[in-house]
Amino acid sequence: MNILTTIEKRNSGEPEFLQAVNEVAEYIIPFIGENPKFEKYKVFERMAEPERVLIFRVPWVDDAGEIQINRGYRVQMNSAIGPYKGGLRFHPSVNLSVLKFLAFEQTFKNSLTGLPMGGAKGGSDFDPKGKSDAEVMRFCQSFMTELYRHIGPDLDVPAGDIGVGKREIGYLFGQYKRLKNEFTGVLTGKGFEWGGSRIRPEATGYGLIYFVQEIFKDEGKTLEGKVIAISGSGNVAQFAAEKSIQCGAKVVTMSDSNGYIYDPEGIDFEKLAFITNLKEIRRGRISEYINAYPSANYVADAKPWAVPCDIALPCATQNELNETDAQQLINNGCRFVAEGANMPCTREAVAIFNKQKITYVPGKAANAGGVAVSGLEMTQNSLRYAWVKDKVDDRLKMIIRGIHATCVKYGKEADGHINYEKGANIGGFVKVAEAMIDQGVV
Ligand SMILES: NC(=O)C1=CN([C@@H]2O[C@H](COP(=O)(O)OP(=O)(O)OC[C@H]3O[C@@H](n4cnc5c(N)ncnc54)[C@H](OP(=O)(O)O)[C@@H]3O)[C@@H](O)[C@H]2O)C=CC1
Ligand SMILES: O=C(O)CCC(=O)C(=O)O
Repeated sequence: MNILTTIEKRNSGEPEFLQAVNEVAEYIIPFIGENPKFEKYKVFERMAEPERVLIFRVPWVDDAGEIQINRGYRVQMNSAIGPYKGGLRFHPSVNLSVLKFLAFEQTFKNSLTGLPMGGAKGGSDFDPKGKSDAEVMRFCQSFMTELYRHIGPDLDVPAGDIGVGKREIGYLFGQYKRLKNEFTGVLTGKGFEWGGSRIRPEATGYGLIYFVQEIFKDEGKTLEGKVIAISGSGNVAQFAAEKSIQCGAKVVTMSDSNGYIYDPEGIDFEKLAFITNLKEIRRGRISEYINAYPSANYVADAKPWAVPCDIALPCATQNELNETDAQQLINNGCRFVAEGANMPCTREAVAIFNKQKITYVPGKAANAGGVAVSGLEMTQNSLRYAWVKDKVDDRLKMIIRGIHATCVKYGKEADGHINYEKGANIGGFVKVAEAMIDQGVV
């Protein structure tokens, strides 16, 4: 039986996980063919099987005094190159398939950063939307009351993802500290006053734009005047927009799960501050943007990919850009797609980009800036020290340059086109695979 058939059989009913494995396999299986030692040690098969999966009950009491029950997860995928590392997602769509895909991708992404971090992901089907702060706190405390046994600064260091921001990290950290009676760097994305790293909130969005700049630099281009379509309006989208505006680009769209806004005049710093306040403080909907800025349009129940742009940055969620969207973007002049979200483009969409030689950068390379600065937060916590903003930002830029170079090394094709997907997958694989061989059959 071939490698993929075995993996597909073992994980049937997990479409997102199989999608992520298939994407990697497309490049890794031929690579293994040329490097038989990886086949002998069954490295890829082992990488596609989590080292450990934790599933637990999360009971909590809502403001009306009603008992609620959610399901909590932590997928500890691979610890070959360092402690497990990866975010927590709180969203009703969370299930084992989604978290296994995210943990699998995280292993490659963390390897690409060059920092000693294994791969993991976790979360719950809990929906923070519409909940009071007190409800979110009680949920987080209950979630950590089980999770704390399975994590630690040298074992597994979670962080944020969809639905988990500074507020949730604070409640989770507070409960961990109370249960363990120790103050350690067990989570990243912490507040600056209590062990968080400067630039971590910005890092994923900034890193995404630094990656685009690296590619543009090689092509003798800049972001000045480029029209950018962004999806999402959460952490990644907001800071991708901020850095784009700083670089002189024109950001024309942002979205949430109900629809998108199109502002042909461009979202400037003042408008972006409105969005940040709307999403982080008022926890409102993106549709409210047009009340403040009536010259913009709001399109309900749609994604922003029909809008003419030079660059598309999907920054919301998985599979949010399909083959129809891909073709529409190209027809409207878009020649560059970089993923701020994890696996936002379907396999069919990516096939269209590859066939038409559109520059496409997968999330595991393009959005690695977030976890990279999480790695720097771990370093600072170990040193019991806090670096200034510029120092962290410089290191982030350096790490992104390194990831770009790795992608070019493994992804350059005979005609000079760089296949960033190939480069990221092989580049991320090699380091983990070598470590697994060194460490024996475990
Ligand atoms: N935070 C980080 O450091 C990193 C995040 N990522 C990835 O980036 C993406 C965004 O994460 P982040 O910004 O942190 O999360 P946030 O929770 O801050 O924001 C998520 C955004 O995506 C939208 N969204 C979520 N689910 C859907 C959906 N099913 N359909 C349409 N829109 C949706 C949300 O809209 P609404 O409010 O309506 O739900 C919101 O605008 C995710 O794929 C995440 O895995 C990758 C690397 C690091
Ligand atoms: O900062 C981290 O540890 C994880 C970030 C994350 O979840 C991701 O890269 O998808």
